[in-house]
Amino acid sequence: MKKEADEIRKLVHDVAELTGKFNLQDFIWFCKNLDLQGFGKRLKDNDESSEMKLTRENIKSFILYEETLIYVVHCIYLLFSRAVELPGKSRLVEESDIVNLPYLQAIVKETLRLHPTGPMIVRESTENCTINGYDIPARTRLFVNTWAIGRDPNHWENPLEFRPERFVVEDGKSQLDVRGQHFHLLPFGSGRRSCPGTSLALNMVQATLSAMIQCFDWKLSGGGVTADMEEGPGLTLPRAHPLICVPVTRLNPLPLL
Ligand code: HEM
Repeated sequence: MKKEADEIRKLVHDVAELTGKFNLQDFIWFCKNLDLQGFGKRLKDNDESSEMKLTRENIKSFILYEETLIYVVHCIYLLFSRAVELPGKSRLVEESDIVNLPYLQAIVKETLRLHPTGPMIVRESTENCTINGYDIPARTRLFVNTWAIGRDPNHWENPLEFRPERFVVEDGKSQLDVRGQHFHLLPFGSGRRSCPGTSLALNMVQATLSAMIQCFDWKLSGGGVTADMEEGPGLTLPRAHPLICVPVTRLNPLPLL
């Protein structure tokens, strides 16, 4: 069981890493049939060594694992620098409570701004067009760098600082949305091809994160207070160094509401 889990984890990780690589074959026509960087071979090797029967549980993990979990881990990293105080009476948080937790929603948005797990969106023009004065011929592949957009100093004050407060406005509700309507925050893309898993991912991350904060006091292994935020390569921008932290059970769960 452990061996299978490790194989699946490695497979998902390798596929995310390889699909995020710059592949000469995709861009230089005469390299089309050459596997100069060996990416094709690596994918093929994975394919051949991974003949396994997938269960319903495996498929659920595939769907939810990579991006959503990487994102939860980013949130936890960032929370090490922040005390989360949420007022109210004592009971375990439920999914329906999230709407009344503006600071939690703000943490989630701020994490997506700084560390979008899909840092590049790709589009191909169907016809010649001009955008912002740039002439774009038909069938040109365009990359939208959502990672850089989230850190653009023209839109964000002190863009490199983790400040969830920027998403909390006076009435306690955050106005800036992450669903593709505000073009300086596009972690789930925009338009017809935007992420269909947005609601599921947000619900899961917020519910998981609130339960993790409410029930455990998280300590960094080794006793440090700040985590290394360096990002690693790959389509889903994982951490460069794994997060090793220790959950300490709270005797009385933190009041969230
Ligand atoms: C934090 C979690 C997630 C993030 C940040 C994320 C982000 C993205 C981004 C940026 C895109 C490209 C959008 C575009 O091109 O405009 C995308 C596409 C997609 N996502 Fe997600 N995603 C997440 C979770 C999920 C989950 C949980 C699912 C499935 C249950 C999912 C399914 C998909 C699919 C199927 C597409 C391709 C849509 C298409 O090409 O039409 N995503 N996602």
